[in-house]
Amino acid sequence: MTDEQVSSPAEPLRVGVLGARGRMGAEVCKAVDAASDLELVATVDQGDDLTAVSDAGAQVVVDFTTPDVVMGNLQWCVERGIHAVVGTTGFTEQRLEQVRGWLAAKPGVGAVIAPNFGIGAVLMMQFAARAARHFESVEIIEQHHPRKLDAPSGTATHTARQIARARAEAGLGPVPDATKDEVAGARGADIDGVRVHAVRATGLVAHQEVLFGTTGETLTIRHDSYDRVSFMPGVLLAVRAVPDRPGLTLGLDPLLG
Ligand SMILES: NC(=O)C1=CN([C@@H]2O[C@H](COP(=O)(O)OP(=O)(O)OC[C@H]3O[C@@H](n4cnc5c(N)ncnc54)[C@H](O)[C@@H]3O)[C@@H](O)[C@H]2O)C=CC1
Ligand SMILES: O=C(O)C1=N[C@H](C(=O)O)C[C@H](O)C1
Repeated sequence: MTDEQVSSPAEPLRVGVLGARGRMGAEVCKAVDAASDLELVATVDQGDDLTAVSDAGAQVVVDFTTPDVVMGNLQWCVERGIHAVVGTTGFTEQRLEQVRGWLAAKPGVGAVIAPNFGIGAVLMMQFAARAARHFESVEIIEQHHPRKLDAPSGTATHTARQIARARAEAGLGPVPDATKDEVAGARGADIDGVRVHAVRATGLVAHQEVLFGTTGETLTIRHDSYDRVSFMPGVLLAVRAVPDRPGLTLGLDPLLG
């Protein structure tokens, strides 16, 4: 074997981006373009033909679109043997079951679906789940830019479910709350017994606070994404990992080690 053969780099992984003209999609295109081990081969947005992805031989697709189109996109990719990295929100347990079904019919194909690709946000959710068993009270306050289509955020929903599971495992009862809503919504949404408040304001990007309380003390765990570049290390991590992870990977946690 010659020196040239030893040092020749592997072929770049071919990546397609769905929602490419959106806030996140545009950032993903830049990040993929800048990575020497990845090649941006297809960019698709509303009105474009998805076949651009298969025609270009994309091996991995990244989807940052909307909750109403993401399932169709994902099914289309999986059926064609294209791995998927999905940041789009709206994944209920029922939707995840559907995705597991598509993947089971296509062994070897992988999908990573994560409510938040920010490393700090993933840690915030882990820390919150860890703290949950020690506090009788908990509320989540998520804050986003006003062009966000959904509320509460996928991150807040995921955090609430994780906290609820940790509380149940620890044998904690309902969060104490004697308040009667004088105005509907005043106490926020109830997700598995955890109150979630959604704030929308110009100037914000993506922020979340988890407020815990017990006798004589509170604990606040907060994460802030000030710029969408904050999501890119997590997205690229998932893009590189997904070809070796057949089936469904939920959240970034298993990839972080
Ligand atoms: N998991 C994570 O870390 C993050 C997730 N998100 C989620 O990602 C999604 C997108 O967020 P943004 O980029 O802020 O929204 P956006 O509205 O800026 O972008 C969505 C894009 O999808 C396009 N689109 C709509 N239908 C399409 C279709 N059928 N095929 C291809 N493209 C289509 C739209 O034209 C738009 O350009 C949301 O669900 C948001 O909550 C956002 C930030 C981080
Ligand atoms: O729409 C957004 O901006 C974001 N969406 C995701 C969510 O709903 O949790 C992730 C992050 O909060 C930004």
